[in-house]
Amino acid sequence: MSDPLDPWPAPRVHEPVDVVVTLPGSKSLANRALVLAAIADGPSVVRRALRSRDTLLMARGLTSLGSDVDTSGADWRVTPAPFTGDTDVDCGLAGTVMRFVPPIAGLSTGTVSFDGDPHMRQRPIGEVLTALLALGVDVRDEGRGALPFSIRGTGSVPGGTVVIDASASSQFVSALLLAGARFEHGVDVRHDGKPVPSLPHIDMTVAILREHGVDVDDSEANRWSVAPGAVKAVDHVIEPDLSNAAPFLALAAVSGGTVTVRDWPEHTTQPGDELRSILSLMGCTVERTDVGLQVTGPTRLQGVDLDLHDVGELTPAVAALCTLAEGPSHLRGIAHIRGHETDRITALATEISALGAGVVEHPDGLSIIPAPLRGGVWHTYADHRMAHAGVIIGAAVDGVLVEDVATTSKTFPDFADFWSALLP
Ligand SMILES: O=C(O)C1=C[C@@H](OP(=O)(O)O)[C@@H](O)[C@H](O)C1
Ligand SMILES: C=C(OP(=O)(O)O)C(=O)O
Repeated sequence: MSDPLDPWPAPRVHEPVDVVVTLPGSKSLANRALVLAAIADGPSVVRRALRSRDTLLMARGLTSLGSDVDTSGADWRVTPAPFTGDTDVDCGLAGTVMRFVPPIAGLSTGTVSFDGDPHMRQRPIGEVLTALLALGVDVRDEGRGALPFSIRGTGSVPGGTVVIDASASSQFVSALLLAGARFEHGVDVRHDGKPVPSLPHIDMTVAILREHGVDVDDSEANRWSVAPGAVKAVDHVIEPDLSNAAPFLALAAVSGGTVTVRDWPEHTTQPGDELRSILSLMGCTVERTDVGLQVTGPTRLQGVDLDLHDVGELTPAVAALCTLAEGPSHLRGIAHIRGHETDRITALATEISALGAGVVEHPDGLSIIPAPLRGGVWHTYADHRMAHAGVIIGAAVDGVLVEDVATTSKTFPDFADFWSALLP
């Protein structure tokens, strides 16, 4: 039976909001912490773990390899054990599961088969599979360089030096680095190709590896080298997801009100931290307070010209704000987001223009020319961040209906209820 609330009428905001929000944990930090916990030298705890589709898929994947991952409470206890036995891993639509789990599956003594949602078979992974073959892992992928594929583990991975083209996703590099210490010769990853996107996410990988006592050399551009050795068991407290803060801070921007995100970290590798400067450029007032990060919206939002290459996952929310701004905007450097949960450039261009704004789609970005907007169905293409973009526009425009808002469960539990409760 179809859900009578799909498409979901996005709540309108009629007056400036004034709210403080506590956001769930970061998907990127949680899934890195879980992978390292599973290959560590003892049990550990991932505190304030994010309970969402992507992290539960990761927990299930690691459990099926052989780890014990107890997800029953708010803090998840991981007890590593040798990876044995044949098993299947469901990647859903989680890039972190599809890219981070295969390299550690090489350490198994069984055959590990990977598949996921229909669109996951289109998302890029071939460079990781080719790299694993070169590092001594037996990979079977029907020659497509995509899901479905399987890894026939032998209990160890020789490792060594490998050259990849990581211009389609930083996760290719992160995946090899996360497993590398457990390879016999470690791993030395060199990138050859157009610039690697989302570099803060590689910095995040390097930082968490070092917290686990792993020796990583990232002193040279486009080269990362991980020495072989133990991965120390370390407890983590997961920071709030700063990329998922985007729709909430955007609510301050569109209503001219104030939103504070509690516990915004002082220092972080999360790319969402870049929202501080993006929102300032758009005319918001951004301050740190004792509580967290406080954003107050302007009377009029300004258009921006931004290269989002390093922070591509912020594009849908930023594009939504650009649609509501006073002047045109240009978002550049983001060809790689065509390989995200959907082709985000085409999806945004299609949905924004359907509501009446002018949009020019470029191979690596979008130009957005604001115009009076009308309501209509906002399609989300199974993409959580497309849903965020729809609710931001829907807060400012009558009659926006967000299709499949439940797709936000990829990284945020009960997003729609949480969002509705904030609007006065
Ligand atoms: O490593 C990670 O946790 C991520 C890296 C980035 O991927 P890309 O480099 O494919 O953009 C980012 O967009 C994604 O949301 C999360
Ligand atoms: C690109 C994203 O996710 P994934 O980890 O599935 O690549 C995202 O969350 O914006």
